[in-house]
Amino acid sequence: MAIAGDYELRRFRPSRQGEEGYGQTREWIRAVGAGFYEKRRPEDLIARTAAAFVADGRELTGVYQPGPVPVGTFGPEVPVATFATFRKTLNAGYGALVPAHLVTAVTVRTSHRRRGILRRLMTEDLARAKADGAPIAALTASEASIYRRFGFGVATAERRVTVATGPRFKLAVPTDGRVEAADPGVLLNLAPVVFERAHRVTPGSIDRQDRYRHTAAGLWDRDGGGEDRALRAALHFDVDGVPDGYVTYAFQGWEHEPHTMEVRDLVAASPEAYLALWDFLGSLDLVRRIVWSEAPADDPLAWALDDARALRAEAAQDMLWLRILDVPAALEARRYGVDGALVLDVVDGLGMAAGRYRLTVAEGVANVSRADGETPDLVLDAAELASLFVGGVRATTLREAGRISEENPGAALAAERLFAVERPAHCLTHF
Ligand SMILES: CC(=O)SCCNC(=O)CCNC(=O)[C@H](O)C(C)(C)COP(=O)(O)OP(=O)(O)OC[C@H]1O[C@@H](n2cnc3c(N)ncnc32)[C@H](O)[C@@H]1OP(=O)(O)O
Repeated sequence: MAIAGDYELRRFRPSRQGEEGYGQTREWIRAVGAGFYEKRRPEDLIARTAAAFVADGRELTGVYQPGPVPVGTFGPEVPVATFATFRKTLNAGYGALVPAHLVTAVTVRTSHRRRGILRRLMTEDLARAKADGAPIAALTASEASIYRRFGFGVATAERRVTVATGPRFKLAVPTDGRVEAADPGVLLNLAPVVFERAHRVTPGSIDRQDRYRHTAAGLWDRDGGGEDRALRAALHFDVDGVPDGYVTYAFQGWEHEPHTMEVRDLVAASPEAYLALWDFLGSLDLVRRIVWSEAPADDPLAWALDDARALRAEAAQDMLWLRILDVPAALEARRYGVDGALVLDVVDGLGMAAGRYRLTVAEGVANVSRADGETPDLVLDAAELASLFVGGVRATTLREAGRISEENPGAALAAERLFAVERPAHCLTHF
């Protein structure tokens, strides 16, 4: 298929090393690494990455130069652009797991940028996903300025926290269960089990791709180079002795003052497990500071600490971006804590979600119908509807930001109540 600038677009399933098609997969993986300025991956890591892509059920798209290329540059077998998708569930509140179409590995080679390749890839892909019945698409972005034009809105945020430990660290509340240090290797099989429990009770959570269990187990370091020998782990066991949380962490070295431990991953299936794991981190000897880049924007730790100023946080940043592909399917797939009704006028530059809809919630279950002749309560872009979807952003905040237009006084507050979820929304899956 020709694409802007006379390129050829190929969609394919990844192959494992030794299987037919592996060469194409290998070049595609190398192109993604180049697009994100990663270190060149050794062959064995490319093979493991390919195997993880197969496990995820990914579909890969490459954009290729069809004709001869200048001598000495990458050959025509190396894609100038990459794009991948796979399906996972999104926790949309009150335990409702909604199938989500995940977009990832979007790169366009520098010398081929700003010719419309991304626009073509994204608009075609979203249309295919909608035709295939996916109610919602999701991504995590390298820059916050790219994806709103395609109808994506920020649904959850994360922030980097620095927590003073030693004598300043004291929880004002008791914890329960038990935390024990463990070999990270156990997480190769245990991390997905614990994550699944956490995923089911955390609005905004996206189920994880295969790579996560390898990094949790210390088998892939962050550069993807090999074993992560700095990694340590601890497990939380609930009162029945069942593991329901884990943390992986790495010491930053004696030369860093104050001595700092970096949390790499912290997954907890209950608020008790979350605080108990923090209590464990706070009690590590010889350490005066814990840092974590993926902490929830709305963090119970800040409220559980005796000295709340022991926690310092940077400004929250966008984390999960969602894109409503089918308004009735998406809104009916989630669950609601209160009943109510709203007429929403959805504006969508790509047309997919555009229209006027009546959302009626009874006993927590939504019914959505077209409301073409009715007066809307709220006028909003598809991106803002996506932002409201897992309750991670308040509708009144979006109204005050000028992003939602309230046609009926009080409608933004009504929407905020309707879309509220049972726990703070947070996504721990970067993809
Ligand atoms: C989900 C993920 O994988 S996030 C990772 C995204 N990838 C990266 O950050 C890697 C480095 N960057 C790149 O590879 C490329 O610059 C991309 C993929 C971001 C953009 O690809 P391009 O083919 O140049 O984009 P394209 O020409 O289709 O532009 C589409 C629109 O997005 C805009 N745009 C593209 N990149 C950016 C950007 N970084 N910031 C703001 N706007 C952007 C363009 O101006 C254009 O706007 P318009 O259609 O409204 O006029």
